[in-house]
Amino acid sequence: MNKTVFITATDTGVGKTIVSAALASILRSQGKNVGYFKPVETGCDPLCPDALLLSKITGQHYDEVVLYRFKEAVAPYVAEREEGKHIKIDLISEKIKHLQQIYEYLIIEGAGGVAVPITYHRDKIYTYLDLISDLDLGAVVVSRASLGTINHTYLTVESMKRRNIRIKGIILNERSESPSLAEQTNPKIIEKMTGVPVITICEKGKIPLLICIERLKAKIEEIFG
Ligand SMILES: Nc1ncnc2c1ncn2[C@@H]1O[C@H](COP(=O)(O)OP(=O)(O)OP(=O)(O)O)[C@@H](O)[C@H]1O
Ligand SMILES: C[C@H](N)[C@H](N)CCCCCC(=O)O
Ligand SMILES: [Mg+2]
Repeated sequence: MNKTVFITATDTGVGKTIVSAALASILRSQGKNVGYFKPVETGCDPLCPDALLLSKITGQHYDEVVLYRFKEAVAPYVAEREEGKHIKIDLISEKIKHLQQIYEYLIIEGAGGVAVPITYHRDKIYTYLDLISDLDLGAVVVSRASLGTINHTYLTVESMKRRNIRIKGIILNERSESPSLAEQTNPKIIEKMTGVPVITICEKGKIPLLICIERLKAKIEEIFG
């Protein structure tokens, strides 16, 4: 039985790739058969940084981990129009179903946040919310740990709940070494307001990230279950 998780975030640059890399490393170190997939990556000049990093971790071929690649660092829908290459949602779905058959664990990463437009599909602008909901995927939300995150996290979670998306939890990322008052109090307030558990808090920096990976080890089943 395949276990898939969709990694989304409150914004671009929040830490989806770092969290995907952490999960893939944990599963690889446990000898698990894990795959990663980024349906669309923009900002590939010429290579796609997320796909490159994750293909190195999982051992997958670069071509398998990213389906649509664009040079401009913009939303997929903007990139496809600029670069004249149409994104086919049916092909993304087929590819995901195929990867679910060959990997025991599958990590799928979005681009930016949930309302980012992917393409024009079936008479509307199709977003990551549509993709996660149509494929009935469970999701993890990566949020900033810092001031401003209550609003971003709440709005992200609300929009996912409206689509009946199963939210496995929230990961608060890049907390400061000496956490501010906001960083100290955000986790509890976010849990209270959203009703979604904070899976873990990752601090900023290389060594703190390794510690975060250690903590995530105990949460693998919660994330993929
Ligand atoms: N806890 C952390 N400590 C140090 N650096 C971090 C941490 N988390 C993320 N970063 C760095 O912040 C940057 C943005 O993170 P990341 O690439 O994971 O974001 P993303 O959500 O995947 O963005 P995108 O929407 O472009 O895919 C990267 O350079 C990453 O290495
Ligand atoms: C290029 C970048 N790293 C992301 N993958 C693309 C993020 C698009 C965000 C669009 C938006 O929310 O305004
Ligand atoms: Mg990324």
